[in-house]
Amino acid sequence: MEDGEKREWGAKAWTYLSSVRSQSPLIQCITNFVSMDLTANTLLSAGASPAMLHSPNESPDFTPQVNALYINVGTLSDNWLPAMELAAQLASKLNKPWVLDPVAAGASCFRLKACLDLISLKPTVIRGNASEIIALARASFASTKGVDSSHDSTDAVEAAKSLANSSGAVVAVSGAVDFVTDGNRIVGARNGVPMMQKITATGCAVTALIAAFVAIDPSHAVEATASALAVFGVAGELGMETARGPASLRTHLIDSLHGLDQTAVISGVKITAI
Ligand SMILES: Nc1ncnc2c1ncn2[C@@H]1O[C@H](COP(=O)(O)OP(=O)(O)OP(=O)(O)O)[C@@H](O)[C@H]1O
Ligand SMILES: Cc1ncsc1CCO
Ligand SMILES: [Mg+2]
Repeated sequence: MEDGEKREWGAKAWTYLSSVRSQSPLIQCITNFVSMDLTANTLLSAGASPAMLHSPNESPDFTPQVNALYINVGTLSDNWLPAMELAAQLASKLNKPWVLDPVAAGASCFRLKACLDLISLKPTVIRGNASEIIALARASFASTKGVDSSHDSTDAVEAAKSLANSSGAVVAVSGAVDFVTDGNRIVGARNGVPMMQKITATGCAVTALIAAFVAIDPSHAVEATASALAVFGVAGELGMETARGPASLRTHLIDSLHGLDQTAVISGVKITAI
């Protein structure tokens, strides 16, 4: 990796994290029951302000106040879907960035259709694991193991480009390398540790972090998305230095994210153009 490029991305990522800390963007999260705690704590430790408000009765009042909206279909049920669609419609109408996590998109017809309907409401960013992005790009069931991926992120790069082109969203695929594309250029972030997959909802949490970074700079969603993924990965790497397993990594990751300083971010971020 070219040193100048790496440092430039590191400096960019630090600027985003510093701005999240100073501006504390308000993020409306309509997310699954499993992820609510980790997602809210991830946003707080990064300096953002999470609010888990999902009722369609309050989105007309609340969504106009937020800096970004995050929608995650992890524990989707019939009555939550209209709430998600209403909030997404409001965000799009108000020109506010909104970010989709299409959890287990290929696991059922109901879920796939719900995700495709949400994508028609123009998310700014879609972040999923490889199997989710492949299922969406093909608009069909793909081999997936529920919420876990049965593909490597490198297997989903072409699918991510195609989904970005068809949807107009920036698309991110997480994995050993996190790829981010607008359909034209691709950047890769090589941070994180494999044990992050052994903590439920780390993917959900990093998608919320993407929403916070995109709230700072909606017109540069590729840069903001790659930076959020790399910063979360650096926090995981630092957390792993003292963790004894997934449970302590979860705690140490949140502590590390809260404590990240300029040197750790600039020297730790490994983003590069592909
Ligand atoms: N092999 C790996 N090496 C390093 N980091 C990884 C690896 N696999 C995943 N990660 C990191 O773990 C986080 C979660 O990514 P993952 O692909 O597991 O999401 P996910 O499947 O959507 O998770 P969940 O549904 O549990 O929220 C991301 O920050 C990603 O970069
Ligand atoms: C385990 C699980 N099931 C539905 S959502 C979720 C959290 C990780 O995606
Ligand atoms: Mg996921």
